[in-house]
Amino acid sequence: MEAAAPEYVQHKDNRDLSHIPGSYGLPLLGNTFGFITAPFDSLDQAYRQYGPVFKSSLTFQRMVVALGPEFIQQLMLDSKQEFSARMGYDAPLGDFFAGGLLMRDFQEHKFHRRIMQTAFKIDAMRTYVDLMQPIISQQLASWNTPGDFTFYPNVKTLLLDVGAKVFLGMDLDGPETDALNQAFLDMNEGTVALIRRDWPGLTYHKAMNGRRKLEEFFFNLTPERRGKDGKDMATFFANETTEDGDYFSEKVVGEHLIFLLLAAHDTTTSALTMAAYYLANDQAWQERLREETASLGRAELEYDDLGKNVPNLDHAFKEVLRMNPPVPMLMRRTVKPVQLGDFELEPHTMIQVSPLYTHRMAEYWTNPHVFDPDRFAREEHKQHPFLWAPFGGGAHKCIGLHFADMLFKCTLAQLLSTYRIRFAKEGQFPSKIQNFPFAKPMDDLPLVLEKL
Ligand code: HEM
Repeated sequence: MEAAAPEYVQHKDNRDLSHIPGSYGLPLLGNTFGFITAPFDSLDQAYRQYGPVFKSSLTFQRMVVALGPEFIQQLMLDSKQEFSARMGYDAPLGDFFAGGLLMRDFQEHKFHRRIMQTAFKIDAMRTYVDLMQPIISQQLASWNTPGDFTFYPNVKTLLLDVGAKVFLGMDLDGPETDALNQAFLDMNEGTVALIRRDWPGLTYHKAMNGRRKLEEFFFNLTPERRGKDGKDMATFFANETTEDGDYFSEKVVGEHLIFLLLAAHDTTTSALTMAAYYLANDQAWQERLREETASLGRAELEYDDLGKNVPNLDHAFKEVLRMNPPVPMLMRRTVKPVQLGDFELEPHTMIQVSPLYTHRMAEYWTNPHVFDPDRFAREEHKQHPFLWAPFGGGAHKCIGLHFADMLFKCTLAQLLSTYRIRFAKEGQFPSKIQNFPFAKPMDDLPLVLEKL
C-alpha cells in the first residue's frame, strides 16, 4: 500500500509560537550550541525560567519543548491521532529515513508495521541469539591483543558483524560488506551536517550517495530472498505478504531494511559503550555482573535467561539507557489543534519531548546523575509509566527493544566473563560525553582489557 501523501505533509511548520514562553536564542543558530554541548543543563535552565512547556529554536527549527513524563505519554500514546511522527523527523532526517517505519503515520504505519512482525516474534528471537553468540565470542577473542584498545570502534565492528548475520544473513568479509559499512557511516555523518543540500563536495551529498548505494544494494537483495527460508530478517521481510497474498515491493522492503539497520546499530553501540564506561569506573558493579553470569554456569546467555535469570544485568541495562538514552529526544508535529499543558497549539507545530531530561528529573530520581542500577530494584521508575522511556511508547514504540535487550545482555555477559575492563588513563571519569547523534565518551573510551 503506497498511500497518497496526506494533506498535512504539504504544510510548512507553524512558526508563530508567540503565545508560548521561551526564547529562540541566537539568530540562525538558535539555542543549538548549548543544547548540543550540554543538553540536560540547557533544558534545565529553560525549565526553571519558563516552566515545563517553552519555545526554542534547535537545529534550525522552531519548536515547542515539553518536559516531563506526562508529555512523553501524551505524544506517544496519541489517543486522538494528533501527532505526526513523519513530520516530526522529516526536516532533520527525512532524506535518510525515507520509507522507514517511523516515517509513516496512523493507518499506513499500522499496515507497514505488520511487514516486520514475523521477524520479531519469539521463535525468531531465539534463532537470533544462537546466530549472534558465536560471532560475539569470536570477536571478543580477537580483542585479546597487546597495546592500545579503544572500546567504541571495536564494539561497533562487533555489532556490525552481528547485524550483517542476523539482519542480512551475510558473513562480514569481502569488499561488498566493507562498501555497505562505509555507506552507512557516510549516511550517519549526513544526519548532523549543518548545510543540508545534496551538492557535490558537501557532507550531505556524501551522505546521500551513501543512501543511494544502500538503496541499490537492498532493492536488489529482496528478489534474491523471495521464496527462501533463511533465518535472517531480510529473508523474513522479503517473504511477508499482503492479505491478498502479494509480496511487498523491493522498494518497500528495501527501505524498511535500511531504516531498521540504522535504528538498530548506533543505538546499541552507544548503549554498550556507555555501559563499559560506567562499569570501568565501578569495579564493584562489574564484579556483581560477572558473578551473576558465572552463577548460571555458562557465559553465553540463552533467550530464556534474559527476562528472569539476570536481574542485575537487566537493571544495569535500564540504568545505562536512563543515564544516556540513545534516542535522547522524541519529535512530533501536530496535525490538528492540540492542547499541550496550558497552551493551545496550531496544526503543524513541532514538538520535542525528552527522555534525556525526564530520565534525570530530581523530583523523581534519587541522585539522578549517578549510575545506580539498584534504583530499578527499588522501582523508582514506576512512579509514572513514561518516567523511563528510552524506547518511546504507543504505536511507534521501538519494535527492536527485545532485540536490543538481548544483544546488550549477551555481549556484556560474554565481555565480562572474558575480561576485566579498566580505564587506560588517569582521570577518565568523568569523561567529556558527546551526546549527538549518539552518546559516547569523546575519546572513544580507551580501555585496558585484563584476560580472566
Ligand atoms: C538500545 C537500543 C535502542 C533504543 C534506545 C531504541 C529507541 C527507539 C525509540 C525511542 C523509538 C521510537 C521513536 C519515536 O517514537 O519517535 C524507536 C523506534 C524504532 N526502533 Fe528502536 N531503539 C533501539 C534499538 C533498536 C533495534 C535493535 C532495532 C531493530 C532490530 C530497532 C528498530 C526500531 C524501529 C524499526 C523503530 C520504528 C518503529 C515504528 O515507527 O513503529 N531499534 N527505537
